[in-house]
Amino acid sequence: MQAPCSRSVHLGEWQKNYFAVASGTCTAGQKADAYRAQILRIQYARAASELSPVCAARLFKKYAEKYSSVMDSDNAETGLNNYAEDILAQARSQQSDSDKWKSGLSVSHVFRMQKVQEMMQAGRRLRDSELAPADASAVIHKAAAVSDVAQFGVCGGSADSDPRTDSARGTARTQDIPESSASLKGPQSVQPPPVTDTPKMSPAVSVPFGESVTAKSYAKPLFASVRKEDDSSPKGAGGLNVFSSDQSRFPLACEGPREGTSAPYGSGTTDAHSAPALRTAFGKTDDDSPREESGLPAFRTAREQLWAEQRRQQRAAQRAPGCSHGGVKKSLGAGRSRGIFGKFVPPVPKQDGGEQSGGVPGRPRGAGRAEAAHPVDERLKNLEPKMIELIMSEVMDQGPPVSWDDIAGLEFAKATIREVVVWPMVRPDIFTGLRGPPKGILLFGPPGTGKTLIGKCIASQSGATFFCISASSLTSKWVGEGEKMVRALFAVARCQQPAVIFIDEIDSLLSQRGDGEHESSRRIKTEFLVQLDGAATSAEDRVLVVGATNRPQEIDEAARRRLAKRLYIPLPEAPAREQIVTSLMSRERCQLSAEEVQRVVQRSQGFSGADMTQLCREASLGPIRSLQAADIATVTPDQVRPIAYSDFENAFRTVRPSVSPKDLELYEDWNRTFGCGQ
Ligand SMILES: Nc1ncnc2c1ncn2[C@@H]1O[C@H](COP(=O)(O)OP(=O)(O)OP(=O)(O)O)[C@@H](O)[C@H]1O
Ligand SMILES: [Mg+2]
Repeated sequence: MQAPCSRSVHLGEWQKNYFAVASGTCTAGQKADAYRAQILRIQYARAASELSPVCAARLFKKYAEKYSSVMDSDNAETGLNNYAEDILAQARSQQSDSDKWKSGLSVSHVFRMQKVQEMMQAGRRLRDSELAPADASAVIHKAAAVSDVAQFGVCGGSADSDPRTDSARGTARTQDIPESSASLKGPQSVQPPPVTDTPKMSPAVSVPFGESVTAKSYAKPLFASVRKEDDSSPKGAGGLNVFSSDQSRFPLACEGPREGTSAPYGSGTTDAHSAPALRTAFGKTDDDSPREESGLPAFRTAREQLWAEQRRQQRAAQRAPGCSHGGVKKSLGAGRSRGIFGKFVPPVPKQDGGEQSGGVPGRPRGAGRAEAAHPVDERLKNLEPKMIELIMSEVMDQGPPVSWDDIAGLEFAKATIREVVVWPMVRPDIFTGLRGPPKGILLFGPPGTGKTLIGKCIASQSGATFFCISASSLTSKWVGEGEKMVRALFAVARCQQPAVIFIDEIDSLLSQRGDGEHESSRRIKTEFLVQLDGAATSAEDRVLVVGATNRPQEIDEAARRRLAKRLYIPLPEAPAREQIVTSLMSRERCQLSAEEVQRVVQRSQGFSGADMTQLCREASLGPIRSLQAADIATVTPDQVRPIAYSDFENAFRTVRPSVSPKDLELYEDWNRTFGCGQ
């Protein structure tokens, strides 16, 4: 009886929220709150099994996008991705109880404040006394760059009239600039501050100036010689997040200062894009404002301060190339998704590409960097930055390269993997439709047979971005965060396509559902199945999941279905064992004859690859053991005798196969039932 009741309560709230948002009377802050509440409800409903995972994932995606669109929009009316506006928007959103409530933060109040008056006067005084002609462009630059501030009439010390009357007055300002520039009118105009004392006004002003407010403002001739200028100005159309490997140079790219106008960047309104144009027009070629450097105590708005701060950090970052962190976060709200790009660490793919190790030439290892220079995928917006950093630092593969030849035997598995992993990554245009690769592969077999080794080999050879995670670390290391981690993992992988997610010990992640199952592992499993199912993955996404397990029987049937290609990785046959022994012994001083190697191979029937490695290790210790204890301290390496067959005989006494025939039977049974082998 209770379930329908709680459901109806949810429904009521849901509907209320829906109508509130749809009514069009909501402020951006209220909308964000409403969407956040919807997202929470979806999660609760999913946890309470009131919604199917697929449906919940769809709804989640939908509302997360809506939420992000409010949080990330720099439109002062509909978004919250602005600074001072943000505060006002948030303050306004608090007045839902009473529409008559007015925020104390009004423009006139601010200017009446004694401190503000004093600072403005100080700024004016200093400007009058210290402003050298050469600084004029800097003033222009600064004022233009913070043209939003003009709304409040505080203009970096350049305001020489009452800011309240001067604010955002294009007409008053254009009187002070040349005819050509004054042709800019209305919202399209960039309004430079008063520059009557500017001694030399470049005649070239008119051309770039006129263009500076249009999309052409990025035309090469205009900016070619002043690249640095751009660096200090915000970029990124629509205020959306720009994820750049060189992000530190664009600290405001994702959260750049937003203008008082509601129009987005690039729309031609007075915005920070016009700042470079202005600076160029006035002949300024240095991105550092001399004022800022000289430490003039001019009044600075929070935004100016932030901008200056970020430029300082950006310079520091350029000085220290190792530092990969981007600019400062500007977000005001806690846990806002948009903050992540301020902290995002561009993934640095492995330097040793597959080609070097004889692999298939796939996507160059450095491709991630190039991708990173493009605007970041929307799909990362809702993830916690910490998670993304974790994935980048801990989950992305960093290991040494492994080639196919390093894996002894397993010819069928290797051929299949090449077919379903490597080639589709290299030639996605051929592997389409029915030939499309499976989304999931399961490598199963006895312990120590090379499943993890295959994973490493895929990492080196496929040319894909490789994410390697152990399922047990998902369930233990990120307790309570596991499902978020799974979601983040898949989202990052989708942004780094083609990608392979290798999950070792996948059984502990996807074990059969049971009564005693812990809630958190159930959530991880559900999230994983949702991701695997492609609810959040489009058909074109080239993200492959490779799971490895030595307990395939424990895998949940739903998961089993999703890991469509199930490959048995058996114990090594005689030729494979021979290859392991020969390969390991070739790196040591060894005097085994071919015949003795064959004898070792015969005696090691039933050994796994790991057992063979252990056997060789043990045998290699034989020559050392034959030395007197006293000699060990003094003997030189070439005085140690070579490994002989007798050492293997001794080793066989202590190293035994780790897989019992009974266990082997279970694997073979499972392979016959569910495997995709021959
Ligand atoms: N086919 C093989 N060729 C060469 N070496 C192998 C092979 N199989 C196993 N080995 C050796 O055994 C070690 C362990 O192998 P690996 O970790 O891949 O086993 P696994 O199948 O993942 O085992 P588990 O199921 O216990 O995780 C490898 O580092 C390698 O030295
Ligand atoms: Mg393993």
